[in-house]
Amino acid sequence: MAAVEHSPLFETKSAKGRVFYKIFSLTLFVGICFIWVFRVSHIPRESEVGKWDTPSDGTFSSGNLSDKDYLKADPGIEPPVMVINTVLSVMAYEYPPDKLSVYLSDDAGSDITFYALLEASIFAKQWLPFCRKFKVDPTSPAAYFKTIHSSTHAKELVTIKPRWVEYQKKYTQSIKDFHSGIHILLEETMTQFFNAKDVDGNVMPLLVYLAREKRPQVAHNFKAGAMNSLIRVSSLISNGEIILNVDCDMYSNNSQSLRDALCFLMDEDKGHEIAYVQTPQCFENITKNDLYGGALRVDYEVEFHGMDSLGGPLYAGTGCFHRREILCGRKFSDQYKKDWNEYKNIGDMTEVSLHELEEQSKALSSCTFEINTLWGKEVGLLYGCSLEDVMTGLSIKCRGWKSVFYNPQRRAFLGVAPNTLPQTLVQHKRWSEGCFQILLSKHSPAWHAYGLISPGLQMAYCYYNLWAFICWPTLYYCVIPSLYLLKGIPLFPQSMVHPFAYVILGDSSYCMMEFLWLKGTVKGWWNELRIWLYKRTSSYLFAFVDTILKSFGFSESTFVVSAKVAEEEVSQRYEKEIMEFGNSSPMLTVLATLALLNLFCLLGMFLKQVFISEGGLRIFDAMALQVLLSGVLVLINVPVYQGLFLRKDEGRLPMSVAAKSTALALKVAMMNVKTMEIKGVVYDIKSCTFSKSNGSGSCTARNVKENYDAKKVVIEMKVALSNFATAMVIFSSMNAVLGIRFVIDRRECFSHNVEHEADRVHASFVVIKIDASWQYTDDGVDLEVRGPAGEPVRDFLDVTSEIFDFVARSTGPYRFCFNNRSPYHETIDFDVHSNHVEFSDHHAKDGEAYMY
Ligand SMILES: O=c1ccn([C@@H]2O[C@H](COP(=O)(O)OP(=O)(O)O[C@H]3O[C@H](CO)[C@@H](O)[C@H](O)[C@H]3O)[C@@H](O)[C@H]2O)c(=O)[nH]1
Ligand SMILES: [Mn+2]
Repeated sequence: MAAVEHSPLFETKSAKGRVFYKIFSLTLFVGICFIWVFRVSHIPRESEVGKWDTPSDGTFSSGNLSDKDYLKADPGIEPPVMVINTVLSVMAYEYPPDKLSVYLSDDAGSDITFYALLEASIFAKQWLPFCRKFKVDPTSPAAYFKTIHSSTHAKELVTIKPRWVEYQKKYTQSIKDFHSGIHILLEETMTQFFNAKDVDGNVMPLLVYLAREKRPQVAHNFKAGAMNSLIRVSSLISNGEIILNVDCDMYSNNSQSLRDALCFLMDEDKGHEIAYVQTPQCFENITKNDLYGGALRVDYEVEFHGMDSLGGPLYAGTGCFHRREILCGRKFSDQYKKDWNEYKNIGDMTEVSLHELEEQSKALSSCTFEINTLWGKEVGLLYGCSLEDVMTGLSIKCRGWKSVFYNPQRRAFLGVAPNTLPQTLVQHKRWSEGCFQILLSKHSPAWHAYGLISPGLQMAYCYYNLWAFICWPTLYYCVIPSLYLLKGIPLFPQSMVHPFAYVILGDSSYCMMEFLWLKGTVKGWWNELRIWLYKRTSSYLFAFVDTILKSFGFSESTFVVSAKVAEEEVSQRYEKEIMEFGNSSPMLTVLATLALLNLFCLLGMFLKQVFISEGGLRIFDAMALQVLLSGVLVLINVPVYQGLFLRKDEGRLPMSVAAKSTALALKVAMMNVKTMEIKGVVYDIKSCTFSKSNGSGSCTARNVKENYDAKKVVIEMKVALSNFATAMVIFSSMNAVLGIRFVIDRRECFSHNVEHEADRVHASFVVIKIDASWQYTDDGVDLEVRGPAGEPVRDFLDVTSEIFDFVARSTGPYRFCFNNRSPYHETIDFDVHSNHVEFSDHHAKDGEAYMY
């Protein structure tokens, strides 16, 4: 190998089209800045301003070294046969078997997994030679037999396949009692285990089963705890330099990938800087149009490559090759060079009494071993975060190391992605919660990592860390524009149509193109857009709230293990790409409520336009973007409406969710009408104080034209902060819309200054009879609206509420005078504001001008 050692073992190439990326992201950024100017207090929906450099990596030749594979399993939801496939697939790597050890961690231990592994070790004696002989790939028996024709290697297949089928049948049974302790296997007679041979007489990789001790009172730290137990136990037994960690729901799909990964770590020039090599997480059960966006296409095909050029990708928890020492806390030093010839020869250890080894290993894997040690704090995978992998990877980077993303043509590993909506949402909740915890932790990429990793990488980490936070802007855009649409208030100022449209349309068409480049389908993109929305409005929202609760000590960390088995019917629906709801989790209620709210607002707006408004469908002129946004939201939610009202199968949304969400959505939509009435701009209000903390303020109003006595009007805005929708309405109102409530005796006038010709003026009022419930009146008021020259614009007689708008034919103050006919004082909520419309044409009609 001497000649190979001094030539590079891998090269890094720059991606094509980076100039395009940069220009495009720059223009988007400028667009966003425009929006910011108007929406200072809101974070835009898409803070992603672009992609980074996108290099791609390729290896040249293979290394050769002692190393080992780790797997973990949880009995119950993770069926033994799946685990065994993982084990067998990595045992069959094209690699010297005497330098390979495979460890399986089983939380608390289960008899069935143990015996499944024991028998699998016997099956392996035939399977490994078979794989070697026919260069089998994938080396997971289940995956291989699924793809193979019975005519291929017919002779050998006749003996090996039925054994596998029988094995599979036996272990697809129910789980029995627990079993704990550590067992080192590979031979029925365990004493011979170090020298286990396959049917051809070749040495086999060492196989170790670790039942991790779990006690109710002792924190077992979920997957990070399992990994740390494995690190300790393996250091005692084989102590390989490289640790590969694979989740039990994945299998090796590329028997070369181990050698390739070593190329990065063994490279003479750069290898010593690299702490880990991450492969993408790919899945075998993704349907054609990827209903739940599980393929994580853009993440792995674009974003991770980009991070590669900034110091390396995240540690994604599976399919990752680590250096043992670095995982155990070693700091970076330039001098770090590894003597790759120095490794523990497992064969040498046969003299060690097996019993002794078992006893020592038991101590290392006991749940009390870590008490008062640095495990989980500085050594091994870090504890206390539901995304132990990302956090650990970040801390490695902060210690000065780099990482590499390796994305081979033939997928290195294939796994199982969640195949129902609730599972997808739960997984994303765990991820976004973990990401947010990292942001708030002492490893925060926002501040702790400053100076330790490159600013670009800091930004890249923050992009993930802020996932949970993104729920707020997303919820804002899902709720407020639709509510305002129902009310008839344009939210996107007309002058803003261009930057808004550019950012929204530019970003979504870019995302679609990117998705298609990555071999996705248009329907797949649409599905991903839906999941994008659902994650942000449910998983991220719950993650945000939970993280805050946890940081105040109100709730405990959990790790909800993703389910890996699905009922037959559920799988069938998944194949047909029918969305699976199937339970009544609060997350689904939130999704259904938002879906219905959008539907009600859009329908309400249409009905109002068609039947109530005199202007017909002219709302589309002023509120095109809002109508579009609501329309897209309604279209995207079609599967939810079907799940709520049309489907009969088990995967539909339960009745309870339908009832709750309908009631909630109706309430918010109705409440909107009332709260909106309270707010709105009264432009001639000269001085206003507005307290953001309690939502109340006072304004002094003066009628410009008629020099009325300055009149104090107190705005009472009772903000039900507990009510999300109200709170959001208030937030959104702060910069643009203020309302006025006043008490009228006989006559009260207000004026509103119109600055541009052809501006559309929106006004509404409602007569409220607060504190007067004992004195029944249903008297209305009269309202006369006059233009700047005193010309009549509108007249209403004896009405209790009204919403109307008109196009101003000239600039100047418009007057709104209320006359009270009843003998009592009346309380009136009134709002008026105008929108500037460009390129409009007007036709006079009854004192009112219409556009177009
Ligand atoms: O208490 C636990 C919890 C989990 N696991 C194992 O951890 C792995 C990952 O769990 P899974 O439920 O499959 O989670 P996913 O959401 O699929 O995992 C993704 O997200 C995790 C972090 O949240 C990463 O660690 C994983 O590598 C990544 O695949 C599985 O092999 C489990 O057996 C344990 O051993 N003990
Ligand atoms: Mn998983």
